[in-house]
Amino acid sequence: SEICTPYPPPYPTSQNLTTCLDSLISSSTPLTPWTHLPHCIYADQSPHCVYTNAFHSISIITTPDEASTSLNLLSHSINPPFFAPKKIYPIKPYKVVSIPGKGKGAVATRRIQKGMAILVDTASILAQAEYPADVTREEVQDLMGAAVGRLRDGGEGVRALSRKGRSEEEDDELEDILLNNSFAVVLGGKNYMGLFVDVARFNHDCRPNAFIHFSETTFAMTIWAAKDIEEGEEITITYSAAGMLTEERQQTLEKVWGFKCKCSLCTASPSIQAKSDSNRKEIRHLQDQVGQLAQKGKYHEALKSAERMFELIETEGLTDQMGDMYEVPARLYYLVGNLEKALEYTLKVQNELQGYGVPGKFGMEKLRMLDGFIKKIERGLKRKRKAKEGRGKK
Ligand SMILES: C[S@@+](CC[C@H](N)C(=O)[O-])C[C@H]1O[C@@H](n2cnc3c(N)ncnc32)[C@H](O)[C@@H]1O
Repeated sequence: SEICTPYPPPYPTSQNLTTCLDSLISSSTPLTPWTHLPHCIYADQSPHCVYTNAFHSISIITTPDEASTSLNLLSHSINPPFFAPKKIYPIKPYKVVSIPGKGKGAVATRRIQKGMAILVDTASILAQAEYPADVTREEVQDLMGAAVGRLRDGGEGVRALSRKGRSEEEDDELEDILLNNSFAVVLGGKNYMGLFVDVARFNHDCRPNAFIHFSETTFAMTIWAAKDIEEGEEITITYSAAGMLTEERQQTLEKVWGFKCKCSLCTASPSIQAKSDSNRKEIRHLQDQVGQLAQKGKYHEALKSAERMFELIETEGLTDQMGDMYEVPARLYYLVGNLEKALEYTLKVQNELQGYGVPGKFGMEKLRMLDGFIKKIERGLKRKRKAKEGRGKK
């Protein structure tokens, strides 16, 4: 059968392997990193196939071109040295429990510090988000069935996830589960739907205390604490674009995800919602202002606006990939000669980037560039110290 029985950890014995995988593969096809023959449908001459690596328990639905180029990373990328967030607790810091009005959700089982990784979850399914017009819904469902069935547990983990629960006859069970639990990710410049079995238990909040980050290098989604989270508190992420205002956010969640949001902000009083909307409008305004002021050479004013923006971003729980955000003030502080602050912010950028694990080619280049900038600031600081000492002696 094409469906693998679960492998005993860490890896199957060769006996198990050959009974489980398509026999052809091991003999002739150069198929690394895939463990099964691709399962394909043919749209106009451009096939879409399921590629599975059963060892890593991941199935990817994509075109042969994509599988052979951008996804070829898989053979070496999921090995532990490649994804090593430094700031992760040795024991899972949350449990999944029932949350009134939201189904299940994740609750902290200890105090979680801001900046710590809560969870690193490698994708089970990555499915291209768009198909050519002549691909039927049944064909996509067929691909999804193969993708899920070839996972190491035969798809049990995926099938246990929550459903939207619309009418039984209308919906394909797997399609429903995938739509209700997948997150949009970008891989090789293309849009994919990513299903991460553990991440799928985290509910949405319009003012979340954690945020997600997907790594193209490891195919893993990491959940980071954006604030200190107390034991017993629900850990939440955001499903909607960060900057939206209350009404727009609620409509989008209902349209795209199909649920009425019952998060802390959506159930708060109108005055709290109005304050949040006004904060978010100000963030948008400040974002533009920082750029404009910096362009005009008004660095001190740009920095004042940037600091105010960070404050509001933190209040609204919109922290996301802080590393990127800190780059502008790092440069501005350098330009105004505040090297201590420039170093502090540059180290924050570096720390965030390193924390995500090896962040692909682009990230590596950025790390090298940051390294150069840090050395430059440190040389400047040394000169400053020497000059001060010189003045002291006189
Ligand atoms: C990715 S799942 C999250 C985990 C899910 N609650 C469970 O039981 O497994 C997404 C679904 O959770 C529910 N959900 C998530 N956030 C919610 C919120 N803020 N308000 C109400 N329901 C929510 C919705 O039913 C949504 O379709």
